[in-house]
Amino acid sequence: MSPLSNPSLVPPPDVIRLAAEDLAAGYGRHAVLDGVSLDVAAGRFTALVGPNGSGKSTLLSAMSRLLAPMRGVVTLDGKAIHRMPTKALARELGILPQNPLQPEGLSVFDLVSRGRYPHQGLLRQWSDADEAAVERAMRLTGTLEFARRPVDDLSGGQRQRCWIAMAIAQETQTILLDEPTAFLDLRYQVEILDLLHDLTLNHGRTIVAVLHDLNLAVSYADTVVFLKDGAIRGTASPPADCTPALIRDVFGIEVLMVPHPETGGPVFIPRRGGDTA
Ligand SMILES: Nc1ncnc2c1ncn2[C@@H]1O[C@H](COP(=O)(O)OP(=O)(O)OP(=O)(O)O)[C@@H](O)[C@H]1O
Repeated sequence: MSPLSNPSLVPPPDVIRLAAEDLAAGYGRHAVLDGVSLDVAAGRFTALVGPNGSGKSTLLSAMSRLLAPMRGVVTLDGKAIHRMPTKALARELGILPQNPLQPEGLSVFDLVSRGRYPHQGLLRQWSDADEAAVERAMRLTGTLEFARRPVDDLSGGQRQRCWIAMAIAQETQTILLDEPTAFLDLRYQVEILDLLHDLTLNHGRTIVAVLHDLNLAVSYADTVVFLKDGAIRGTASPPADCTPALIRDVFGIEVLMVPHPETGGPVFIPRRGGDTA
């Protein structure tokens, strides 16, 4: 059993390992985010939601070091991630970007195996532990059956699951995912969200995911962070605290809030013609 598979390692709810403080980040000279501060609860599932162009991917990129901050700092266990050695960071924090670059002709097994790269070095070559981690990740994501097929031959949803498998094979404590359910049919949306939820609840992993489906975000996450115009406009923790007023403010639409028939949690139904803009 890997140490991360030990439920006793699930951290208490108030532990913060990953945090952004007064973050400004963007492209060229244009700051998309300005003054964003976010504490990510360790061992919990945080969803980032917000309209197109609100800065969700930019925040995820800055929090994973794909993007250098213009101001402010992102810390992991108190250390500025932009000053950590690349491999050391990659053993702690994994990122699945929105449009990952895919090398041509790679098999699914080879792609998922790349998740093990941070664990290798001159003195530490491919091992049984790597093989087992890859196989476990493929089994969890339902990609084992494609193992020998070229990634290019798969459908968008199948490919998405392979990328998620790669992120899981990396076995980092923290995993950031940009729209992990994009391209997935309903069954796999639910399976992948169940899996991410299980990784937090039973294996102590910290998950931060950009999600577009507000109702899935509210029903799966422990915390939902609302972004608009590059700033955090609200945080619902627990997500049941989410209100139609917050949704109106962030998305500019009117919604009805009804109780979920099984859980009693909120379900939001957009009103037809309910655009408030
Ligand atoms: N590589 C880039 N170069 C220049 N501007 C960019 C780049 N990527 C994003 N932007 C701009 O930054 C802003 C925020 O984009 P971002 O992708 O972070 O939003 P998002 O909330 O993730 O959107 P979506 O829901 O559409 O994925 C947008 O105005 C976008 O045009």
